[in-house]
Amino acid sequence: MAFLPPVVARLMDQVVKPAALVLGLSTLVPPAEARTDRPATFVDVAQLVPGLILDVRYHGADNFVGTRVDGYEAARCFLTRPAAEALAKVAEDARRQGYLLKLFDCYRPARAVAHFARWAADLADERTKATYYPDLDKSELFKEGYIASRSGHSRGSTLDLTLVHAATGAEADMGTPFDLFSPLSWPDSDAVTASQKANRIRLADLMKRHGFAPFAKEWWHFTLKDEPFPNTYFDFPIR
Ligand SMILES: C[C@@H](N)C(=O)N[C@H](C)C(=O)O
Ligand SMILES: [Zn+2]
Repeated sequence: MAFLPPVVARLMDQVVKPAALVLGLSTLVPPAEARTDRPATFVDVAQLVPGLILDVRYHGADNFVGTRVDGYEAARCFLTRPAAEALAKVAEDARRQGYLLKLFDCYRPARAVAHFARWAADLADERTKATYYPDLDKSELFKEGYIASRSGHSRGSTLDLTLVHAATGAEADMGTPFDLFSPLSWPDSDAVTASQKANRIRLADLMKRHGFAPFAKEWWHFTLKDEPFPNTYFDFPIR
C-alpha cells in the first residue's frame, strides 16, 4: 500500500480496519500484498479451451452491483495455466456428455472485490435486491459468505460457471440463477427439484474429477485444489 502519514495510518489501524472487519468488509482496505503485475502463468482461457461460452457478468451491468465492476475492462477470462488446463479437461468431458461450459467469472482483481465492499456498505442502494438477494439483508452478504472479502478468484484459480446443453444452447436448469445469494443456491439444497439437483451434481462431478473443489454456498463456484498461488491476491485489471 502507498505510504500513509502516521496519523492517517493510525486512524486506519485503530478505526477503519476494525470497523470494516466487524462489518465483514476487510477489503475496504485492499490487501497490502495484492500484486499488480500479471504473471506469465495467467492465460486467456478462451484461447486455451475451445468451445467455451463467456458471459463475464461483472464486465456488464447485469450483476448484483448493477454496473460494470472496477477492474473488468474487457469481457475476458483469465486463469492460472494449471486451472485453465484442468478446465480444458472438464470441457472435453462435458462435451462427451452433450454440454458446453459457460463461464461467468474467473480471475477477479482485488480492486473489484473492494468495489463489492463499497457497494455492500451503501445500505441505501437496494436496486438489485429483488434479483440477487431477495431474502437477505444487504449487510449480511459478506458475513454469510456469499461474497468474500478476500476472494479466491483474486488468486487466479477459482471460477464461476454452469453447463449449457450443446444441442439447444439452453443453460442447464440449476434451480437458481448465477449469483442468487440464498440457501436455495447451496449445492446441497433440498428445495430444488431432483433434475435440478442432478444438474448440480453433474457439474460438480465434472469439476471434482479434474481437481476442483466445490463451495458449499454456491453451486457455480469452484477452486483448483492444487492452486499455484494459494496465498497471493492479484490486482491487475482485466483488459
Ligand atoms: C460473488 C460470487 N460470485 C462469489 O464468487 N462468491 C465467492 C464467495 C467469492 O466472492 O469469492
Ligand atoms: Zn465465485
